[in-house]
Amino acid sequence: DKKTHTDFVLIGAGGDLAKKYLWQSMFQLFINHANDNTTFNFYGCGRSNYEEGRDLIDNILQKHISCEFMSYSDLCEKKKVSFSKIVRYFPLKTDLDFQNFGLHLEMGDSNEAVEVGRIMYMAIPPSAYASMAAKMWECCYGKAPMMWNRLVLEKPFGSDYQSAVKMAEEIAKYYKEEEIYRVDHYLGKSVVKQILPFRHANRDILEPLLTSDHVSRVEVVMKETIGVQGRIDFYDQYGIVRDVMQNHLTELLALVAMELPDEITNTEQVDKSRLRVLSQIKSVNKNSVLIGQYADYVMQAQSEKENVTMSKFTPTFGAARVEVRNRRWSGVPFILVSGKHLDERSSFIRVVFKENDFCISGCRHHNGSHWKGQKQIIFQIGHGNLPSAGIMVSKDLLNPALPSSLKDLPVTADDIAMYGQSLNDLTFLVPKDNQPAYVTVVDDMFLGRRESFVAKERLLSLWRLWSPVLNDLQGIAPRLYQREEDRSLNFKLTSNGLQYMFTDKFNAILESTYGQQFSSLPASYLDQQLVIKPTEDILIHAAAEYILNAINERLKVKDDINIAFSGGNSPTKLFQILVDKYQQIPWEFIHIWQVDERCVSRQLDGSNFKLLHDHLIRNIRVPYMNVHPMTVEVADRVCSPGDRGNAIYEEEIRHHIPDLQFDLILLGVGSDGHTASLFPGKSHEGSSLVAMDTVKARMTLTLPLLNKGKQILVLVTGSKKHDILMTLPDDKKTATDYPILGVKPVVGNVTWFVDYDAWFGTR
Ligand SMILES: O=C1O[C@H](COP(=O)(O)O)[C@@H](O)[C@H](O)[C@H]1O
Repeated sequence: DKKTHTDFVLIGAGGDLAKKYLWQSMFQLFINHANDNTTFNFYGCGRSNYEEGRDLIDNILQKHISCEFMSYSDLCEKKKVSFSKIVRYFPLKTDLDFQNFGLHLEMGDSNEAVEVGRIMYMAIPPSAYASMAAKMWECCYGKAPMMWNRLVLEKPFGSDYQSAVKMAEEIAKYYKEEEIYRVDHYLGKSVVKQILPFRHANRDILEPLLTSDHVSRVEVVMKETIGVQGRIDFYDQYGIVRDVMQNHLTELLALVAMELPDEITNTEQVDKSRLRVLSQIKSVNKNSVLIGQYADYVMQAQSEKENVTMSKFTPTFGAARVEVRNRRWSGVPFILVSGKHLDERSSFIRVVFKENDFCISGCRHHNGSHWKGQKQIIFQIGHGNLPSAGIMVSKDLLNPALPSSLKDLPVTADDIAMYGQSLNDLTFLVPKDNQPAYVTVVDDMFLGRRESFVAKERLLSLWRLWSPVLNDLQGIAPRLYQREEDRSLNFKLTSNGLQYMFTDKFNAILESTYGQQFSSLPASYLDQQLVIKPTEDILIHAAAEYILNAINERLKVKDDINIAFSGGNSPTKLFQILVDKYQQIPWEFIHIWQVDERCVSRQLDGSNFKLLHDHLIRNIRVPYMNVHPMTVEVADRVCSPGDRGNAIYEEEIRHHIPDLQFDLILLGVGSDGHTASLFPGKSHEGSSLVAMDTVKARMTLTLPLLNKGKQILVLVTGSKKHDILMTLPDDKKTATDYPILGVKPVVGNVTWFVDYDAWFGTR
């Protein structure tokens, strides 16, 4: 019956984390706990002034708090109204702001509640933690008897052992360790919460099995499909090892590897056991770590920051082999893997058991099929293809007992294979309480469940483990990978570490052909944009994607679009992909033009239009009137000067495109530096838009017209183009020497699409 009141202060109230997770979690805290005896005030704080802050809060209440996931949505809507009444914004910029806020909280303290608590949640950059902790302590620390204070911090807590110690010391000047709640939201994931209860419920059978006699390896994996676009600056400072391996993955490892304390609800016992196992982990070294970086990373970095010199060293993928040196685990590899921009989103811990048993008779599987012998326990933490996060146990291994917090989810699915086993052969247990991690984290901080947070000693122990290898990895270029070619990251365990496998075609080509050079790719060429992809196939897919985006963007501002295509081998492949994979392109709004043409009849091989027609036009729904073949053939004659075919094409262009701006132009470059049908050795200045080259027997758009283009794409593939790519960046050469150098649009831009063969040349 005790009356309690809590002030929940969210500093950084308009940040990403707050919008995505924290406000919703605070709302759920209110729903779960608020009543006549338990009251709350919620404060959003930030550097915006009062009016802006108030708008921000209104916006958050409208857009970022949802009843969608709650079964009792009517009630939820009412609660939302009550919640909005106790949410307020306070600016925290000047000293006066802090004083005012402190006074406001103090006035509230005199209410009749017996216990008053303050949660100060710092959803701000870690560099501001120490100074903000000092200010919050000065203005807003609740000093009255019976009051409690909690300072909540989000990782990263430092970037290595030294900086973590420093940060801890600075904050300790103001807040006692038991008042500091360091969030690792993975500890709030519903399945992670069930690891100890599951082990405890099956203690008698399972604990003897969790040893090096029976376990072949333990995998701790967190794969994501998203990249880090938008937060490259943060990632350049931290990288995947600091971002998730040092914290989330190692915490998960500890929960599986620690000795199970007698009482799993005894925080002290649990902490002690966790710390002990961490101290038994052999510190990670360079041989046992692999790093990778997704291939577009540096290009993304270039669009977000000025200096990208260090970006090429930032790992977005990491794999580590970790050893726990104690009697239970000696010799069992723990494999930690995490990466961005991978093929799937999934996180799990998988304990794979050894195949030590030999069956002589009665070797039948429970459902009559032959005994398969696969034995594993999988803690599927999130995002897999499963109906729910949960714990899966091979039926051949054990018939698990259920703690009260888990329930059995009967699934029958012959055709769904998980980790090499049919779902039918796995018992699937799901948490009864499956709420989002941050909801649990916020609930736990309110209830003072410190075991869900990272205590200082454990934090330092985690850094002690990872700091040495972070030093060793400095300056090592990570292996580049593509999402499309994720096999390039496959690795194997060696006697003392990990090694990438090179059996995969993609990597075999890269390694044998280019050695390690492919680790560092520039993002611009001739001061124009550059996209480099490992194979012609991948490159052309990227170009197709680029074209689709360009079309969609242009259609937002105009009704029809003009594209000029070159002929040749690579464009032909591009046409094929546009037809097969990009059926959504609205061809009815697109006019198709030619960049150049040979003086041959349209029906004959060698005609660019024939290529364009056979590979693109006849396979898409483009209106006949939208197709503009180059007029090399007039009155059954080909390129007869008297027919003025080039002037006719120019008129047609002027008529359809009064501003003369093609929306998209696809060019190539010859090994002599020609582009379109503009060849070296001639000046290409002049005023005509379409020219006839009688010597070469070609018709072509000219530089003045090409340079009015909005987006120009230069496609370069194959090792024969390597030399010219290396030659072009020469200040002394001009468009007369190499006509491609004359492609410099007045207002548009050029993007080079180059494959590895062209970029590196084949050795
Ligand atoms: O802490 C982090 O975790 C997220 C992934 O969290 P999840 O709950 O969506 O699995 C990750 O994207 C981020 O880089 C990292 O800082």
